[in-house]
Amino acid sequence: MLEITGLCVDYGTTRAVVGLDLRVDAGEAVALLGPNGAGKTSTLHAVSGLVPVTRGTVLFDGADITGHSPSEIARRGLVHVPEGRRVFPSLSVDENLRMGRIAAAGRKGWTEADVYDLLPALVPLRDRAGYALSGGEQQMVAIGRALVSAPRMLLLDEPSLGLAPVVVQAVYGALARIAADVPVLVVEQNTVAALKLCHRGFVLSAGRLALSGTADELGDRDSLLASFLGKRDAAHA
Ligand SMILES: Nc1ncnc2c1ncn2[C@@H]1O[C@H](COP(=O)(O)OP(=O)(O)OP(=O)(O)O)[C@@H](O)[C@H]1O
Repeated sequence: MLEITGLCVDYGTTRAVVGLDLRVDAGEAVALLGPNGAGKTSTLHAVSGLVPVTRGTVLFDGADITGHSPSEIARRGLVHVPEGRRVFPSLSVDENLRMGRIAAAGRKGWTEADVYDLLPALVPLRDRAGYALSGGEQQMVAIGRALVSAPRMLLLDEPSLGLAPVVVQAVYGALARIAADVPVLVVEQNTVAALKLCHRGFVLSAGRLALSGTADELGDRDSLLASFLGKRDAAHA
C-alpha cells in the first residue's frame, strides 16, 4: 500500500536518509525505530511532502506521490500525526477534531462521536482549548483529528513522546484498536510500546536501514541494541 524505494533525504550536506526501502501493506502496523538523529522523522516528512525527496520514490496505492504537496497527500488519505501533536491552541477539543474534516475530501471517516467513543477521556474536555490540555490529551486530540480526516493510512511520529507510562498505555491501547481498521507506520523511541502494536519493524541508524524483521525478531534485544549502536553487520532482512 505504501512503498518507499531508494529514499534519500538531504539537508544541505547532511544526509538524513540514505537509500531506504520500506513497505507497509494493507492491514499492517509497522514500526520505524532507531536512535536520535537516525532519520526517522525525515522519512515520515519526505513521505508526507513536508521535506523534499532528494532521490527515490514513494508510491501510495500504486500512485507515485513523490514530491506532491502535503495537502494533496493528506487528501489521498495518507494522514500524518506529527511529533509535538500540533493541536490548534486557541480552538476547543471539539473544534480541533472538526478540523480533520478538511482533509477528509469527501471520504467517509470517523465522526467526532466515534472519536469520543474511542477516547472517552476527551468527553469532559470537548469545550476546553487546546492550550489547556496535557501532553497526553493533546496526543489523543491529534490522533482523533487524524481519524476524522478519514485516513487510509496513518503516519504517527513518536506518539509516546513526553508521556507518563500510564498515558502511553492509554494512547497505545487506542492505537491498537485503530490499527485493526487502518494501516499505520509509527516512528518511535519507545521500542517496547511500538513492537507490541506492530507486526513488523525497521531500524534506522545514521540514515540507513540497520535491521528489519517481525516484531518477534526485533524483540531480540541483542540485535536491536547492536543496530541502535550502528553495528550494521547485525542487519538482516
Ligand atoms: N531541517 C533540518 N535541517 C538540517 N538538518 C536536519 C533537519 N532536520 C533534521 N536534520 C538532521 O537530519 C538527521 C536526521 O534527523 P531526524 O529528525 O530525521 O532523525 P530522527 O531519527 O527522527 O531523530 P529523533 O528521534 O531525535 O527525532 C539528523 O542529523 C538531524 O540533525
